[in-house]
Amino acid sequence: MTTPTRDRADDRRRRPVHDTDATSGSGSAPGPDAPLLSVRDLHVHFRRGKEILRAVDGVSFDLHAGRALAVVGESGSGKTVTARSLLRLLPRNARIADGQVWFNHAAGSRDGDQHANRGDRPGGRGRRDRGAAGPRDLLRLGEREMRRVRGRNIGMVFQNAMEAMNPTLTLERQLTEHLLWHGICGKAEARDRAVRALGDVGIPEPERRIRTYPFQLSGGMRQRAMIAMAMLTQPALLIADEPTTAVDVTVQRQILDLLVEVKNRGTGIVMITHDLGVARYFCDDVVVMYAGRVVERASTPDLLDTPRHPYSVGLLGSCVEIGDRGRALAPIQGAPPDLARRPQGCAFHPRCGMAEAPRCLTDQPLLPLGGDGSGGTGGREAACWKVVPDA
Ligand SMILES: Nc1ncnc2c1ncn2[C@@H]1O[C@H](COP(=O)(O)OP(=O)(O)OP(=O)(O)O)[C@@H](O)[C@H]1O
Repeated sequence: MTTPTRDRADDRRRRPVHDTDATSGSGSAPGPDAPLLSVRDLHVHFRRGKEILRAVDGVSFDLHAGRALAVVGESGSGKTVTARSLLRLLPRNARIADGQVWFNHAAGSRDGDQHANRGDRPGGRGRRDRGAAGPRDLLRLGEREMRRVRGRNIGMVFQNAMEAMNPTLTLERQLTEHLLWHGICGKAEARDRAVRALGDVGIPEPERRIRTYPFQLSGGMRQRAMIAMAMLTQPALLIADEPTTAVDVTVQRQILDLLVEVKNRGTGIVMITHDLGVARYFCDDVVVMYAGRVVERASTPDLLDTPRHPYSVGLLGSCVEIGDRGRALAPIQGAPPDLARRPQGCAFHPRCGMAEAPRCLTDQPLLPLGGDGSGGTGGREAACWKVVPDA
């Protein structure tokens, strides 16, 4: 168990917010053996009138190739804003104020330069894919380069396929254009690849279905089509934001099984979920977010069976998992803080039965900057002065 420490992030947090777009991060680049994804001290702000809403406030985690990381937490804890920051797909009123997002494409790449540009796409004709060159900080790429990474090296799957797909275009148009834009293959091959991709995700009669529009498919089928589109370029990293929330349990299981296959082929997956059952079934590691911060990182069994942060304990106590029949639910009392007026000390202290004055009320416990809770820093970590002891 790592004890909470004050570290360099603490000093950073006291610095004024920058007006530039995330250009202040000063951490050195990780080496070539770095994890597939290393998020370091990420800060994302929204402006609300004269106030700054700190939606993501110093988030750090690692993800290795072929592993899945669950990001869990109550509504409004910053899960989606964190995920979208990795792709720099944020609302206009959001600002990435600080941090680094190191993406080590080579750590998870199976496409690498095998999909090197064929000269038939509008984005970056004829150049080699520089994604395999080693860790790059996605927050510092030019927009043009970022567009190449997005959708090609990093796939996205959202809760609602309609959000990701164009309702006015057939699957054929969308899938083939995706391949062509990213220079994966030429026109002649694109249709075959697209049909194969639909078949791979279990869409029956893919030759026929490829001519349909997204609204002509069932919800489950649309989710599969979205996964097929996300996986067309064999991305090294997949970001999945509640991919099974809008479908029934049978389809949920099928989609999770599909994602297990994706993971087993070496893709790293960041999975945003409310559903601890999904995390248990699918994810290797978990980070728990509260009020824009990671409060606990651990392997999935450690986190779900013996949570250490009082907030994680409360979160688990208020959720139902399969096999929980008869267990009384114990919702966490109170509500998360207004992110523009975070309480001093531990943000969870007003709701925490273990909080003790003066420390929990005055000092913010922080996690070390790096780590995936399961290996990166050698163990599980909880940002709490009063971690729950072993049972
Ligand atoms: N467009 C926006 N404008 C202002 N504030 C926003 C906007 N989008 C998100 N926020 C703020 O950012 C915080 C984090 O939101 P986020 O969507 O990441 O939460 P979440 O943990 O994903 O919640 P949920 O599980 O409900 O999706 C929220 O508390 C919200 O107040």
